[in-house]
Amino acid sequence: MTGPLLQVQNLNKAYGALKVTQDVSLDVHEHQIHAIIGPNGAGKTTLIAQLSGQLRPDSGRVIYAGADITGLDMAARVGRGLARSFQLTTLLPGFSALDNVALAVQARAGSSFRFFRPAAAERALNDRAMECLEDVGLSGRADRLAGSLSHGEKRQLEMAVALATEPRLLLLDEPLAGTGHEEAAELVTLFRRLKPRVTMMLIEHDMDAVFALADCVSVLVYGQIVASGDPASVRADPQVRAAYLGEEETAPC
Ligand SMILES: Nc1ncnc2c1ncn2[C@@H]1O[C@H](COP(=O)(O)OP(=O)(O)OP(=O)(O)O)[C@@H](O)[C@H]1O
Repeated sequence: MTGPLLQVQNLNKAYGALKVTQDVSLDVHEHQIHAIIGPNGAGKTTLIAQLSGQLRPDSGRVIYAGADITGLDMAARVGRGLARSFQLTTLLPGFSALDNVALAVQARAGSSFRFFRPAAAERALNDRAMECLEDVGLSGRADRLAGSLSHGEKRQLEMAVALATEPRLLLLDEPLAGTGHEEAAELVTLFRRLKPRVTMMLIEHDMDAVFALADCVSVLVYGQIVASGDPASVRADPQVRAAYLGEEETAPC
């Protein structure tokens, strides 16, 4: 495939009179990290929800891997490799880290493990889950209850759960929220390491992380893309500085 992995075309969504997505068009290219930034309430989460299939747009199209997926629900999109990272609340705190990932492996695999005897199926599931934990640097915590992990480790576990769905494009909504400096740096390293395998679209308020990670940055203000391009050009855009980055010193969000 030579074109963009994801093409968002003229997307619109309103809640009554409030237009939260206004004629949004953007492309996400394979093996890149595309960040969406913008002030609180700009419509970033609503946009991601429309891309994941959680929310239907009022109009416009979502083209993924060359196919129009606008009408597909979330499960069908996950089946095609377009997944939204799970929120902390979807981790099962009373289950081990390994079990949390194994459940996602099983959900992704559907009936593919039916040819195994039960014990072998469980081993195959756990082996695949362990690979995902290794991918995110959490294999040493496999037996720990998810609820007992640190905040940063829970974020890593979310990523392992997301990876278990074998995504080609991962939608990440504020993955660094609530993390400390060191945890954030570890997650930034993890995203950079995963980039050759998984394309990512990232909503993030941590501007250091955004400008360290992103190949492309789109700026959303009142539901509209006001700038899109490489980080240096977006950072230098006067409209962006006025609408968003300039606010940072006085009103971080
Ligand atoms: N279900 C809903 N019904 C009505 N209004 C909504 C609904 N969901 C979101 N909104 C409004 O839509 C606007 C965009 O919200 P959204 O959460 O997408 O913004 P955001 O850019 O992700 O904000 P933040 O950075 O604070 O997370 C906000 O004004 C919000 O109050």
